[in-house]
Amino acid sequence: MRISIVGSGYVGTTIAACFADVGHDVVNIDIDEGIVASLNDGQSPIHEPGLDELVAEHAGEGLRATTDYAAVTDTEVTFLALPTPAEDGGHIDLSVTKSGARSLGAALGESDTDHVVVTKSTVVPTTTEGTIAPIVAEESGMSVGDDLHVGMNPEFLREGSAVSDFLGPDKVVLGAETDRAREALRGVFDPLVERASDPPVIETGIAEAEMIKYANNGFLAAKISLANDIANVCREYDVDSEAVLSAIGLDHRIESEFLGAGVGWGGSCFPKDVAAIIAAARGVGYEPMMLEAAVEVNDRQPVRLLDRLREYVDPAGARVAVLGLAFKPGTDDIRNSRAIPLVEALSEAGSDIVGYDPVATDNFHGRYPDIDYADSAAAALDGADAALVVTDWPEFADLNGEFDAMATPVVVDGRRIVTRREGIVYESLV
Ligand SMILES: NC(=O)C1=CN([C@@H]2O[C@H](COP(=O)(O)OP(=O)(O)OC[C@H]3O[C@@H](n4cnc5c(N)ncnc54)[C@H](O)[C@@H]3O)[C@@H](O)[C@H]2O)C=CC1
Ligand SMILES: O=C(O)[C@H]1O[C@H](OP(=O)(O)OP(=O)(O)OC[C@H]2O[C@@H](n3ccc(=O)[nH]c3=O)[C@H](O)[C@@H]2O)[C@H](O)[C@@H](O)[C@@H]1O
Repeated sequence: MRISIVGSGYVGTTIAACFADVGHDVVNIDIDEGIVASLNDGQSPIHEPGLDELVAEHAGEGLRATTDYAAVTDTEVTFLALPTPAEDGGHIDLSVTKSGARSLGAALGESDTDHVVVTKSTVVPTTTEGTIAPIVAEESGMSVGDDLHVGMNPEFLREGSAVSDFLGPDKVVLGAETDRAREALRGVFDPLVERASDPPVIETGIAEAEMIKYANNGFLAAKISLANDIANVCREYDVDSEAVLSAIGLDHRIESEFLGAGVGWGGSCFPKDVAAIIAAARGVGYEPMMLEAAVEVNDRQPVRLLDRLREYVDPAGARVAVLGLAFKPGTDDIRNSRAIPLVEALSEAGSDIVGYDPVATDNFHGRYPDIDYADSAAAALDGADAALVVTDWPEFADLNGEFDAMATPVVVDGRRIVTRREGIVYESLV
């Protein structure tokens, strides 16, 4: 099928390259000329395992990019993969989505064939039908349900494994209200579903599809927070939380993934999506207490980590090594990294901070230019009065003799990744 994808960031680029790989003819539309040039040169504008190879293979053939929305008129279906950040107060900020919908509508107005517009972005229930569809219809002069059809297809890929998550999904959710939109979505996903050995395909309504995405992220974030709550109780009783959580994870009703207790969840999606659905729920008169508690527990974990530190070292004037700046291992993304509240609190307390991350240092430096950075964990630990472990990079599990160069070998581990050993004062958050 001929497909256009508006927005070529993490999601847009990944799905464009993967759709091309399953045999579709894909065009990516982005306002960023650098991104467009990079894609047309066969280079992925973002770093994801396997993506460079797919873009290199399909660029110029099944995959091309442009800044010109007119390209949508050569396609049957358009996916909107535009950012939906949180405003102050948590509400979803739809300004970019609305602007993309206006440009899309204006371009479709020049076409005399019908078109299917699918929301790929994470949006609160009713956004697709209540906000996006009316804008596209008004700008194009088309009529919803007649020559303009809309759908919603939430995305569940994770950064760091975007390609394999997209090509091997646990489920595919197709939200539509008309046969035309449902058939178009089936046509897009059939080859992928076949290649992925038939994962469940959920055909549902548009608002249900929108809500499934928030329910998915909200549940996972709350699951981690519940694991953290339980681990905090364990710690007060001097009970090994890892033994407890791995045991409960064996119950198939609980499942072991996303029970990793520690300094909490960050990233570009859990924080903004949980905030957005809380704000949306309040807007319709419901107080979502479990989701609010999930945020509260998450916000408290970095504070608890600093409390542990203070048991051994006064942060004022102390040299503190912060090991791990990315929001999770395997990425250079620092958005809502747990290192952010920690570095801010340490700065306020007057610490002399040295940060280290295998790949995210440049990004962190862009935001916090005034702290020191080291190019290895060993260099960060050299002369430090304490170390905080914030991201579970596998290389931190191998640290050993490097602790001997610390001024005082106090290690406060927010991810339970460092091995306890003689000669260091080891404190685990959970
Ligand atoms: N990043 C992730 O892992 C996941 C993200 N999502 C959701 O997908 C959506 C997109 O997220 P990302 O891909 O991470 O965003 P992103 O910020 O990486 O990419 C957005 C792209 O849109 C482009 N853009 C901005 N305004 C535009 C316009 N008017 N016309 C055309 N292009 C425009 C930007 O230049 C950028 O390349 C969000 O709703 C997000 O919540 C869903 C699942 C996973
Ligand atoms: O909507 C999105 O954008 C995506 O958000 C998450 O993906 P991502 O943010 O890339 O990363 P995750 O691997 O889910 O990790 C999120 C945060 O939770 C933390 N985490 C994860 C697992 C765990 O057991 N414990 C824990 O603290 C990680 O360190 C990280 O800070 C979801 O896992 C994806 O399904 C979803 O599509």
